[in-house]
Amino acid sequence: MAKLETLNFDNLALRSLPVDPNKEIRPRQVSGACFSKVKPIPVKNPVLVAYSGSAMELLDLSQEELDRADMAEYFSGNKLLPGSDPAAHCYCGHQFGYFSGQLGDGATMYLGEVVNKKKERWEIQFKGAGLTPYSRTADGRKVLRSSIREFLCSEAIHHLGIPTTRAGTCVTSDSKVIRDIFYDGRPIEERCTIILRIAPTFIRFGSFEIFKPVDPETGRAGPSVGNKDLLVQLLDYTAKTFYPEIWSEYEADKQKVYIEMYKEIIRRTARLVVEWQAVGWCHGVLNTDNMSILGLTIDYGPYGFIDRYDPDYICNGSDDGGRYTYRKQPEICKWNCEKLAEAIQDVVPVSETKPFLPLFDEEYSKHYKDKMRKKLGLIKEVPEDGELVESLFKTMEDTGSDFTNTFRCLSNLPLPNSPDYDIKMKEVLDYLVSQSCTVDELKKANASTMDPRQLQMMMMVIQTNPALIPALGRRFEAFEKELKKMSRLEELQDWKQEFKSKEDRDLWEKWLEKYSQRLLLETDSQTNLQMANKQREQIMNNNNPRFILRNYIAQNAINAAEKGDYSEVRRVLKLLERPYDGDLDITPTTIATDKTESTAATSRADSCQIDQSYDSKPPSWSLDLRVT
Ligand SMILES: Nc1ncnc2c1ncn2[C@@H]1O[C@H](COP(=O)(O)OP(=O)(O)OP(=O)(O)O)[C@@H](O)[C@H]1O
Repeated sequence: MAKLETLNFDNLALRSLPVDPNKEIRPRQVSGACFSKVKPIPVKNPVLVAYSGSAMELLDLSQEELDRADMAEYFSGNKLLPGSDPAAHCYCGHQFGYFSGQLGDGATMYLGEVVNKKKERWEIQFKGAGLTPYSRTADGRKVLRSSIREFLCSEAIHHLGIPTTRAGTCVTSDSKVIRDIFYDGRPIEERCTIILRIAPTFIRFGSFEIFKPVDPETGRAGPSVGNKDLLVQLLDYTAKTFYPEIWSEYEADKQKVYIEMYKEIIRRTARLVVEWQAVGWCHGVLNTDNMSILGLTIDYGPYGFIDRYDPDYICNGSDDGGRYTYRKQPEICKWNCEKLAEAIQDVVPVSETKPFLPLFDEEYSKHYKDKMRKKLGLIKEVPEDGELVESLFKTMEDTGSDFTNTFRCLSNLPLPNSPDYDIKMKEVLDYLVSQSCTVDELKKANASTMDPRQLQMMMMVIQTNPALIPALGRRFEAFEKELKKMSRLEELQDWKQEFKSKEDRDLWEKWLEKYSQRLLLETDSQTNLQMANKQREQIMNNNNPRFILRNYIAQNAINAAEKGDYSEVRRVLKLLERPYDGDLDITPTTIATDKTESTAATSRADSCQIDQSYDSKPPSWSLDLRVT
């Protein structure tokens, strides 16, 4: 096992790719280089909020090492890990559909690559350690709440079995920054916090966009446009290091290497989105600078797990146009793959890469069907399964059901003809109806979020001068959404809860009947029902998490941490490490109660058992989360 002083660093990326000769930290364009050397800026009184043992194990660090008193010194950047060589990476990006030019690691920095005893290479990175040449007008710092959100969710996504960058440590400090003001105008001071991220590499689609020619819409170009040699260098490094099988098979024909690598990136990206869709997770900022070249989930900002199922769910408060809704994630990721092809066109013409874009849909569809069958416990393949899945989502949407609990509860249903089938069917139906959204909750969810003056102004524009609509762009889309919500709210005014519950029951009954018919196809006269039920339950429970990082759970942990109590962060992390364990209790006593935030936060703070209060419906459908 390694010690903090003897981590086995081997900084291949810095040796292989050009480093900016200019040592200045001031914001500037960096041309002809992939990295700029930087230094973490020390913070006052660093303290460890939490670490992820399983992530730190990747670096060969033992428990004993992780309990050292000076951990926070090393993982705040106050003390430099021997062998590390901090540098910020230069990249560009399409943000919300438009090319932004140079972005780069403005708040993150590469520390180096640790090769562990299994010979795995792990890049480690700080997020929030201070200024770099890419910080533009910002300060390179991150605060406690956004760091806890990233720390917890990186690990949550990993333990769900979804490819992701990892989070090793979260260290906060007495150094302060201001991100917001109180209503009376006083500044809100927040603690500078640093997380350690771990991944094979943090190279993104945006890393290749430094070669992008002038964008006709924004007039911006990548800082290394036209530098074909550097593009080849970056492509070769990426292929050789991260796609070694492709590299060794086609090395003699470089064009072939690049095309095969591009195809594999498309396939990995498509599979990644399926995994997100399958657990109801929204990324929130699917810009090209947040798309990993390895198909990993990267950058946990305003992400969200869906509670009440809504395909148009937007988790990012600044996404007025709804570009990154749950429903749109696949098409946006495909669009991002297209942008990657455009970025490398100086070396691989678009005419040679674009024909492979349909691979995205093929891979997506194949993997999605496979995943959904597992989630529903369907072992045989039947063409109508697609329709069964669609009708489930429609029922979830119409009843306003909780994404996670709906899927998890279905494993309680045994195969038809099992002795307890009728009893279980009734339990599942009752559960599904009781966890569907209430009329009051729907009203709350459809309440206006738009400033009334802006709403009035939009109304006027549309009535008096419709020709202006195209110029309003994203603002008009937001306005249209608001109108939809307003008309839904009107519909809901006279809706009685008894009526909704009855309608929900009808809808669920209909779907469950369809599901039962389909389950019949899983059995024949030879089937050992007991064994088949066991297998079905196992497959379903391994694919439908019981415990996910709902916004309010993260928020509880943040609230406690902001008061100096880190125990809830640590407890939630433990729960997230085993998201598929335990039984979802669907008996009426546990489902009727809608637990409040405080009961959820204070109960059994040191236990690693899944807290029943976290099984129930979340107390709030939408929390207003500020993320910086
Ligand atoms: N506090 C900050 N100081 C300086 N630059 C920042 C800060 N926050 C974000 N940026 C920069 O703004 C751009 C977009 O931010 P985004 O939130 O996508 O990245 P990030 O979360 O900081 O990093 P990553 O994508 O690596 O997780 C990036 O270039 C990022 O480095």
